[in-house]
Amino acid sequence: MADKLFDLGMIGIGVMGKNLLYNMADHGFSVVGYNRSPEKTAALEQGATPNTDVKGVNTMEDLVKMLKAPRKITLLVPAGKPVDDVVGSLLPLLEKGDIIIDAGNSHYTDTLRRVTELQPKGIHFMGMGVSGGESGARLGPSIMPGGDREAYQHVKAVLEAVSAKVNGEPCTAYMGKDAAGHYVKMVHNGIEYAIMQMISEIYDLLHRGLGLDNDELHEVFKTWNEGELQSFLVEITRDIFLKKDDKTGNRLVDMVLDKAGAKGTGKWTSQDAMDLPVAIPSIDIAVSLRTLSAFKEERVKAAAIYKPVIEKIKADKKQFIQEAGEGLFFCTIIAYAQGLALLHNASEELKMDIPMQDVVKIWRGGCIIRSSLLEQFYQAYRKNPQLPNILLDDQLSGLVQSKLPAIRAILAQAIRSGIPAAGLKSALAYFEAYTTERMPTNLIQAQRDYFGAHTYQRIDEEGIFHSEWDQ
Ligand SMILES: NC(=O)C1=CN([C@@H]2O[C@H](COP(=O)(O)OP(=O)(O)OC[C@H]3O[C@@H](n4cnc5c(N)ncnc54)[C@H](OP(=O)(O)O)[C@@H]3O)[C@@H](O)[C@H]2O)C=CC1
Ligand SMILES: O=C(CO)[C@H](O)[C@H](O)COP(=O)(O)O
Repeated sequence: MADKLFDLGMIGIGVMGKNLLYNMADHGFSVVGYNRSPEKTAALEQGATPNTDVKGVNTMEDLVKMLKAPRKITLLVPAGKPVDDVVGSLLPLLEKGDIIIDAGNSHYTDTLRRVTELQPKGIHFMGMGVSGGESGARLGPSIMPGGDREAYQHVKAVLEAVSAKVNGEPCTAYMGKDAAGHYVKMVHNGIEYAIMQMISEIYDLLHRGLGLDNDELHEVFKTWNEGELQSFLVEITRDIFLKKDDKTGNRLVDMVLDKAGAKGTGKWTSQDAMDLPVAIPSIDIAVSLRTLSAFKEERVKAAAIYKPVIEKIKADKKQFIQEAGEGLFFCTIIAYAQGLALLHNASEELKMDIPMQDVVKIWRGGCIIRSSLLEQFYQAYRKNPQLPNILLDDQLSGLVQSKLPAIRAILAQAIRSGIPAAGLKSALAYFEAYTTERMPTNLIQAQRDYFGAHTYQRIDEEGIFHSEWDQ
């Protein structure tokens, strides 16, 4: 038995693990950390705030021995096999009642499997989403724990202490049963993909279309971040335009290759939405366009063949910037609407009991998709926790309606100029389809019945019908 017992354990001292560990220590918890490569563990104690209680160890055995029972061990290692490997190594060292918290971006089905495998062994396994990146983890992230209620009670106080705060309230809450924590984080990232795609397209319109340089773009995003568009992603975009490249003296953003990476959470959101099914076209298109961006060599060849001409936008500059801001605001609401509709439906289908008002409440601070809009969504779900889509909320509908002329105006310009804007277009198209009482899908049903006898329903009579369409 070790002399002194620590409150919490952390496995994986990378970007997120190290920062969350220091954050825990800053809030008065004693934390012991282990990483498979010992250099990180060796540097751990030195990097901690003076007089906080941090210890680095070189084996999982030592980590387990040094923890108070029930042991509370957070994992921040890459999703997939690394989580299974770490759990496999930990398991023989643990005792009944101990708690493993996977705080990485694991696929929710992996979390479900792990919960089921560990339950009979008496080990609590919780899936927990963490958002806020490096600085969020250090200073206060949004934390999305789910699963085992009993285990949650043991870690609730820690999570509330280390999370971001909005109006004095912690940006963490219990997200629901089973793998709900990881499901909510997955959808958070799907929304993140959509909004990032939309911002990049607005940048394209303002830069290639309207001809704004980086200083002007900085000013535009600065102004936007002081108004209704206030959000973490607009804020960091504002700053990106000013960053100089040490190597060339150019703005760094201009030196970055246009191939977007992706670790999987956006794709999983789309895959799961397709399976349910729930329509989230703006997230789908954002995933697809990151994929298309990686086909750089092919795109260069296509550009050489088709020689696309980008026509300069010949609108009043001030008015276009105003419309671009309002258009982005409209599309951002639609991105949230799609992601939240997915969460609402998935919660019912997978019986996760996700509290929607708590989801948007804890996204108000700390996370990558925090924005002033979240307060309005919170009020909408407080009025009706079962709201299937935020576009059905009275208050929000007025706001959305007021931005329609702007999004239409900028997309008309995008089409004239030859600027793709697929994410922005998808948001308008989703809105227009969602608010259409009679879609043209009657024709699709007629075609399906024509070629495959798939049957159809009628508008004037109950039942299932089939017709011989060619007679
Ligand atoms: N970075 C971010 O902004 C965010 C990341 N996440 C998620 O958090 C998790 C961790 O990400 P992040 O901290 O960025 O990643 P890092 O790569 O910075 O850190 C990962 C850590 O896991 C360790 N590790 C890797 N593979 C294994 C393995 N097979 N067995 C044991 N340890 C292993 C690494 O050790 P070693 O030093 O030996 O390689 C490293 O210390 C991921 O699931 C990620 O998706 C969630 C929110 C935000
Ligand atoms: O979870 C995160 C932010 O919320 C991570 O930063 C994640 O890696 C982002 O996804 P991707 O790498 O696919 O862009």
